[in-house]
Amino acid sequence: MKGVLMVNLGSPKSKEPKDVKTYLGEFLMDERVIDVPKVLRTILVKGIVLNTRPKKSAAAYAKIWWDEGSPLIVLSKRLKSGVDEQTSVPIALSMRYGQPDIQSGLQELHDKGVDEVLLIPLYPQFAMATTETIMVLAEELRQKHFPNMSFTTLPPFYNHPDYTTVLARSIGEKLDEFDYDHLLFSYHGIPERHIRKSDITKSHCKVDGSCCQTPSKAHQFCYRHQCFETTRLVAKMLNLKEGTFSTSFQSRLGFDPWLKPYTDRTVERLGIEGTKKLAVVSPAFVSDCLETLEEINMEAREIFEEAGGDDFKFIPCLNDREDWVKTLSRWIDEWAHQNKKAKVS
Ligand SMILES: C=CC1=C(C)c2cc3[nH]c(cc4nc(cc5[nH]c(cc1n2)c(C)c5CCC(=O)O)C(CCC(=O)O)=C4C)c(C)c3C=C
Ligand SMILES: [Fe+2]
Ligand SMILES: [Fe+2]
Repeated sequence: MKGVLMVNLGSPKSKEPKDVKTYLGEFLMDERVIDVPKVLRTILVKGIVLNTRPKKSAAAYAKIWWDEGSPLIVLSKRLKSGVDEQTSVPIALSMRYGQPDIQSGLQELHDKGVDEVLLIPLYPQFAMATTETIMVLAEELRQKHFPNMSFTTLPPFYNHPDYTTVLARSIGEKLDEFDYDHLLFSYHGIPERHIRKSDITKSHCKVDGSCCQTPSKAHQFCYRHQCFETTRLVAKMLNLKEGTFSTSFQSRLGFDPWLKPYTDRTVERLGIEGTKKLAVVSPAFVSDCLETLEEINMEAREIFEEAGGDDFKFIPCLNDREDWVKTLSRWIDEWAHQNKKAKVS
């Protein structure tokens, strides 16, 4: 029998520093997130980051936490419920870090008699720190606990017309209410090193101005290319004029070079250079979370206003919008009603 496991990033159990510390410990000790040898990662994470970051992060979580819990988890659950109503295929929801974990999601499906699983990493663009780590952990758990299950993974949908249509519509609806000067597409950043590591050609990705525009099979796993493609396709659908939109990367951590341009500096520059009305969308996430509700809608807004901007419009993620729920449900039904691989790329 076929079933679906939707997987998002996950959040701490509560906004208290001790729970944030447990969550950050699991997240940052992932070798696909902090990708240095284990001894160095342990010193970095347990000896340095976990001594200071949990307090700072907990204060940020406290600003966005809802009565029902973490927005990311609540919104992921709403998305799952919406999809449940549209399809008869059994669906479970898991988080890569924290609860509900991937093992319990697979167990839930197993208990319903599912042995063919469509894994849906809830990320439009591929990254080692997101899609790949989900696939690797799910496969480890399969081999250990569910050897009779088989997996198919939904490919990154950054350029899928169904996805870009829904994203463009969600942005267009907000821009209709707001006479914007500039639309910023702000994606979560990753260290530049991750791009080179994921380059299957070992020579294409230079992380410069041109490699992501030059066709290459490396782009199947190039987060940077896929982010710029999402922007390009959506900008085309919305008929945006050159110079009225741009792409940037947020949430950098540590001292390594991360993908540029950085969102905070871009927002500040736009304000200083005279942009008065700025709209920001974050298409690396399908559910609103700390990175959109606090970092964009609070921090970036403040930076923009201090730099001379007047109006800042935060464009929410797709969350449980009806057209997004319908799109995901249709992809699931297409997969469930064919014999082989998911027909979604
Ligand atoms: C596209 C999605 C994401 C990528 C790529 C990603 C990479 C990445 N993140 C960190 C470090 C942190 N990220 C944090 C929060 C966070 N990250 C994502 C998504 C991606 N991360 C989401 C959805 C969230 C929010 C979770 C929530 O509960 O709402 C945090 C925790 C908050 C903080 O302290 O800032 C850290 C730390 C690294 C190092 C990385 C790539 C190497
Ligand atoms: Fe992150
Ligand atoms: Fe590239």
